[in-house]
Amino acid sequence: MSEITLRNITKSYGSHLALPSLDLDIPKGSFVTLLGPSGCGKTTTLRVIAGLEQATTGEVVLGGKTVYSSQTGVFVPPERRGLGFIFQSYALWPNMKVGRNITLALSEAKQPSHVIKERLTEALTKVQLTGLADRYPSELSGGQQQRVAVARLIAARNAILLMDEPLSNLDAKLRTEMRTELKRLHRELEATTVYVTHDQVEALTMSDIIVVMKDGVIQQQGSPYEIYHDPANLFVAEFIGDPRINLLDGTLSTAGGERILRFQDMDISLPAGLQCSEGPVTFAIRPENISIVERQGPFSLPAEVDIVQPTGSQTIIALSVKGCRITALIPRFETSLSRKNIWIEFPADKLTFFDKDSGNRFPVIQSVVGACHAA
Ligand SMILES: Nc1ncnc2c1ncn2[C@@H]1O[C@H](COP(=O)(O)OP(=O)(O)OP(=O)(O)O)[C@@H](O)[C@H]1O
Repeated sequence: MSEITLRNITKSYGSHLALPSLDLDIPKGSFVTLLGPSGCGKTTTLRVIAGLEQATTGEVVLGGKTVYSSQTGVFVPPERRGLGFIFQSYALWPNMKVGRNITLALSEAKQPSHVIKERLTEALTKVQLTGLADRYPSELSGGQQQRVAVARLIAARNAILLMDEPLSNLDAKLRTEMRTELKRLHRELEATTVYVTHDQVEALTMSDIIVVMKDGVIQQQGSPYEIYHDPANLFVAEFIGDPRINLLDGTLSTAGGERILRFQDMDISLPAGLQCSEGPVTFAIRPENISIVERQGPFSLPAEVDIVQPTGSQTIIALSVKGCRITALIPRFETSLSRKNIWIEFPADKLTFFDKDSGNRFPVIQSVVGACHAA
């Protein structure tokens, strides 16, 4: 069941059309991330859901209740939409102690004092800030302030949580910790969560559904697996994945009923079912699907190692294959390859194909694993 529905939402700022026409259904209890580059309309979408921004046209339905309709003139203000927020700046009241920051909304909603006390204790325990209720925000670290903002959400128990880049002010280590915390919070509260980020790692690690946006338009909506492994177009393929996916040029032909991809001096026999006509094509392969072999085999391409970057458990290797730059990612700490001539191999069933003009991915109707043949 959809907890948040956006129908034909448009949003203009003067002559700038930030959202040309957005339709989105967010299932109850899900963790949905709006992901995309700066200026693609993520925050605008979140603010339209919250009511902090009024859409130019369209309809917003939260929990079955219309909170905005340009047709009927309905506009429910943010404070009456039953939402919890966390923003980049945690928006804590500097003049109020931690406990008061967490319980302010509850006292304003005239909750009985024993309920307020219980919720405060529970929230402080969950974010591991027990004993700090009497401090002012300025007496806390950035990470602790972040936890106070999370505690405020826990105490309020809203059915819908909206988060706009809540981790972007934290250092890398704390950000990783807080990702785990927010995911745990979502599991415990079972609140429908809409999370805005331009950080693909946050999106991939935390979400049930990722919505990739560009220029106010949804490019793809799907599970992290679908977004990573079955990108709908070149934009999504390039935006997701670090190191970036390899985009290469080849030529497709058919021989004896078989689809053949010509790349450099190699003919690659493709799995059956690729819905793509003959001729030049852009194809993609993720760096981790490229293997490095030290001896030439029947299905290998000669490559020159350019730069080797070990990251700990993995190593990023920049290669050149006849002047064509390719990145490989191997699952070990590797330093011995510098400036060597090696061979690379990649499996045909890990390739994805894109229309050179539209950038859209060509579908594969059935999946039969192909093989590579040296020309
Ligand atoms: N108040 C405003 N007045 C004018 N233009 C605005 C306003 N708010 C946003 N915009 C424009 O609308 C577009 C979408 O902005 P939005 O903030 O939603 O993008 P975003 O994807 O959240 O970006 P970021 O990741 O940088 O926060 C941008 O082109 C932005 O410049």
